Amino acid sequence: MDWRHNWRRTFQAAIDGIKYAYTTQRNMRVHVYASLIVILFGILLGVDTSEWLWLLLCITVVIAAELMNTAIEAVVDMVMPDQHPLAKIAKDTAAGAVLVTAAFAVITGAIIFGGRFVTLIGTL
Ligand SMILES: Nc1ncnc2c1ncn2[C@@H]1O[C@H](COP(=O)(O)OP(=O)(O)OP(=O)(O)O)[C@@H](O)[C@H]1O
Repeated sequence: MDWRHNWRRTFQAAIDGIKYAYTTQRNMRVHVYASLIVILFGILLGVDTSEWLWLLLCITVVIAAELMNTAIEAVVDMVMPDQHPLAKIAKDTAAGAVLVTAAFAVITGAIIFGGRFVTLIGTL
């Protein structure tokens, strides 16, 4: 098997994982739609280069955390289909990681867009 075939398989597996998370996880879809709205506002309100970097960092971190959360949920469901306190800890902690990244994204968004929204509302 040459390296190109190997690389394509690895890439396809990653795309399959992202598709799985998007189609099965409501929160993943919420993150994707929220990201698209942020990008739209970024374009409309003319954010600068360093602000774009912060927004893209937030989007990446939240979506990556949701993907890891989905992976942890799948592993927990595979090894522990019954109720178990450690299964609860694993799922709740993974969900906590997503919450922390989402809070970071909301605060960053408020810092970047807050002043612009106030100015915009003031001009109406
Ligand atoms: N095997 C288990 N043992 C103990 N508690 C569990 C177990 N599976 C789930 N739970 C508890 O139920 C909650 C919801 O679990 P579920 O599998 O529905 O995942 P979820 O976090 O709701 O993810 P989703 O975004 O897919 O709805 C978990 O956060 C956890 O507190």
